[in-house]
Amino acid sequence: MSRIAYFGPQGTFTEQAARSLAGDEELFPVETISAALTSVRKGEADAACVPVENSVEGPVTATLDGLAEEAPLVAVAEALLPVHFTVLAREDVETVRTVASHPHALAQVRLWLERNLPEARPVVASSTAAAAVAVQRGEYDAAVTAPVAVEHYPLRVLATGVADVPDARTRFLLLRPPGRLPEPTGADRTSIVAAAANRTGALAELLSELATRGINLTRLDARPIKGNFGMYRFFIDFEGHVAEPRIGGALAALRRRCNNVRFLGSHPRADGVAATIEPGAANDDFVNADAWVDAVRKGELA
Ligand SMILES: O=C(O)C(=O)Cc1ccccc1
Repeated sequence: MSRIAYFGPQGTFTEQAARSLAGDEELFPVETISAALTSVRKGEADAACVPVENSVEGPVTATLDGLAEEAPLVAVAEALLPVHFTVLAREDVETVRTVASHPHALAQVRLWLERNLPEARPVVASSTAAAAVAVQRGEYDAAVTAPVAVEHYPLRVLATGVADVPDARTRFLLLRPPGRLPEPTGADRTSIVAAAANRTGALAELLSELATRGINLTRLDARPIKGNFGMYRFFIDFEGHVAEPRIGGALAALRRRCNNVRFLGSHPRADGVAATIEPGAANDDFVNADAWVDAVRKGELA
């Protein structure tokens, strides 16, 4: 049976996302995002489920860095979860002096904590569920967790539905070693990472290859290249699937300009939003235009 490693321990948002993406695969938790990616690279798991971005806090940097370095992995599916939190504690609210969670969770409940647990000191844990484990062990007083955590960790529920920003969402990826890609659906996302050269206009040139083909970006993040102060990698997500002529053409152009470009996958969007098609930038427009050039080359035009 195939196995999916997810960023755990049991009861994380990522477990929830992995369950929504899994078929009959067995799921198993690992302690860090990097361990989830490593378990696929080593063949201990067939796929990994990890968070990649959040509508309040932005990118999950451990995932981005982990995808840019070491053996390539490719995203084959994504899940989008609404994120609201449950606050769990060993004892009553009056006794809470420390509240632990994943940094993204703490950032999303900062106002709630100021208003409801003003005496409590926020403490960073590796995940929301790791914070619940630490509370059980008596290391901290309260944890900001995913709603499902309560099923795994028998703690007192201090609050549910906690979120400073009501419509917060986190996007998760299912990553596999390179192989057969998911079929295009018309509502797909393609991801790449590339290190633009350190010269005037280098990033603008990369982006212009997408813009001139009418390709709509959905995300752009810069991450430092470790050991190279001042140098950055750019993570670019855009609408469309590499199987489409316009996307294939854009990737070929990016590759021409930048030989370190890494393909990170083409897969259906969880929100089902169809690609924006600018006038003259539909796939048929690209196919017809290529056919016209072929005809010109063959002298077949009147
Ligand atoms: O710690 C978790 O539960 C995770 O899956 C990472 C995370 C943290 C905060 C919001 C969404 C995902």
